[in-house]
Amino acid sequence: ESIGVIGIPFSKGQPRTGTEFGPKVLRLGGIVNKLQSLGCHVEDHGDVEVIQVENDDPEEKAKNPRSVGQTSKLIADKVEQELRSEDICIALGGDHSMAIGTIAGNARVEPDLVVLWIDAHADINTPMTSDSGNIHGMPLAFLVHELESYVPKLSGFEWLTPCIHAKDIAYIGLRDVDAGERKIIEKFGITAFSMQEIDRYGIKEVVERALRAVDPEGNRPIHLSFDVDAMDPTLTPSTGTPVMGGLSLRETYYIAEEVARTGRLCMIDIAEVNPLLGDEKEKKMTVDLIISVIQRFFGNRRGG
Ligand SMILES: N[C@](CCCC[B-](O)(O)O)(CCN1CCCCC1)C(=O)O
Ligand SMILES: [Mn+2]
Ligand SMILES: [Mn+2]
Ligand SMILES: [Mn+2]
Repeated sequence: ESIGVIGIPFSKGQPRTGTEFGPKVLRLGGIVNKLQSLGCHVEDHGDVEVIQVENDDPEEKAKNPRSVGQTSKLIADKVEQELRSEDICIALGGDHSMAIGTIAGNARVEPDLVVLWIDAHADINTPMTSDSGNIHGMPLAFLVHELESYVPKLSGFEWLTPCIHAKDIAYIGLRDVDAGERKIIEKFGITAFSMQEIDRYGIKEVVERALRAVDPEGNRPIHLSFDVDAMDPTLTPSTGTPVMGGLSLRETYYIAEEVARTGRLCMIDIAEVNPLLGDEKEKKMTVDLIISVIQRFFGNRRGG
């Protein structure tokens, strides 16, 4: 299959400088040629233009709404364009607000897509339920039909309409979910496998149940949004909101290999890499392990 890589050097969905350098360090880590060496046809389509609006005052407590909203529109347009020419797109972020644009853009091409959200966090706060006002903790709230009446139309978001249903989402890796998010997950019956379920059932069972829940017929395109903080912080320390007790390398490889096996993966987000956090060794480990995970989505199987 043909793979298109785009960079999203963006950080305004959260307060810590550094996620704007995520695309750069993943490219320097060799992501493109490591995928080409697997026999994939990979093309790097450069970076999305990011918008930094002056005096971007908070709205409904959400921070940098205009910068995030206007950048998300450019992301959606770029992803839509990519997916009309490539089989698969990998978006290198950037903070997780990037998923507003990547999912909106993907849904224009694949309206029947399902979302696997691999993350320590649920990222489904509304501006009102958020305790931080950081939009990287809200992306799914802007995308889900069932939440439309709960989410105010922020400046910069005029272009966006919800494009997925709550039942189209499955979480894997949760271990830091806010009270408001818990209520939303329960109210709308969103499929959610926390680290506790992974310990109880094992990763094989969790992946099977997650896929069966969102795509019982096994025929829907998969958008996989990977927050590197889903992995244990001993593996990916260079990220802004680390939470102990995360996915092992083997569990993460297993998720990638099983999703690859469906043959229905259409888009991957790689979110929340922050190379300014941690020392050189931690940065290198974070980047190298993420690249090794990405390779597992594209046929690099442990069994050869
Ligand atoms: N839920 C949080 C974290 C969001 C992380 C975004 B991700 O997954 O893209 O990295 C946490 C809010 N809050 C922080 C202080 C302690 C209680 C939880 C929020 O800010 O909304
Ligand atoms: Mn997270
Ligand atoms: Mn719909
Ligand atoms: Mn996230």
